[in-house]
Amino acid sequence: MKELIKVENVTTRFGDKLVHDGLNLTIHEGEIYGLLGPSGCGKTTLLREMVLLQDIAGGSIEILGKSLKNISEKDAQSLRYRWGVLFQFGALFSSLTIRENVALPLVEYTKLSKEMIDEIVRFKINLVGLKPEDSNLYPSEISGGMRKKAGLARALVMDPKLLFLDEPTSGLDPISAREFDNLILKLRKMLGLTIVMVSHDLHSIYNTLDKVAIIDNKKIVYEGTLQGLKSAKSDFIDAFFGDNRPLS
Ligand SMILES: Nc1ncnc2c1ncn2[C@@H]1O[C@H](COP(=O)(O)OP(=O)(O)OP(=O)(O)O)[C@@H](O)[C@H]1O
Repeated sequence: MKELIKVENVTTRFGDKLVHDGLNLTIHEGEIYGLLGPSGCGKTTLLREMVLLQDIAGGSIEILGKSLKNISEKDAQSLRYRWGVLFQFGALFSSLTIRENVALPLVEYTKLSKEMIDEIVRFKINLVGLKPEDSNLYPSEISGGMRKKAGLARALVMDPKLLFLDEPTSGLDPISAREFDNLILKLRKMLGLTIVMVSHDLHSIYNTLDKVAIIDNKKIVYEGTLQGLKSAKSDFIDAFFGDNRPLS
């Protein structure tokens, strides 16, 4: 399988504080790949580094064959078109309807006609399981689960190859969370996406992930399948998965 993301020896600092001390991981095409680890270990930071929102102090990150180091603005922009991002607090604009929120990247970055944009937005809103009539509502008029779906529709509107999700099921009730897991699996299959996801939700982790990287004490302490976790040794892994480690 093709390597789409390669993180090599990445270090991250905020002032004096060292957050990542030489991370290495590889994400292949078609995978749903999870970043796990204790609170504050730098999962969101690593995701932000992958989408050019945060600089790294050392090492390298390569995405879709492009190194992010010293990347030109033109290359950066062409990469941004090829990934979709749904961050935990990646709020929708409250003054825009769901339809306008989802349409925004197309309005900003393409020269498509209004009719074409309407068509794409309708398709994406349907794809994530929102009803056509929901698209005229404002974010404050819909539930948290619907807002996540709307955010996902916006992340998918440019037909990305890669999707980055930061704790997509947090704040959802268990039924909506399982619905979201199924949606992620469906989208991977339908759209051939590669998905990188930060999660603390054990159900979601078991339902969706093919592979995980576990960050603890500034390093990757495990990278591999959930089945392989059975023999992995780390305090975080013991505490987080306990006796619920998946059977091989
Ligand atoms: N812009 C910033 N300036 C200073 N410190 C930061 C900044 N962003 C993150 N940090 C610090 O880096 C560390 C990692 O933060 P990050 O949000 O990536 O952790 P996380 O693993 O995603 O945590 P959680 O699971 O709680 O969301 C934390 O100690 C945080 O305080």
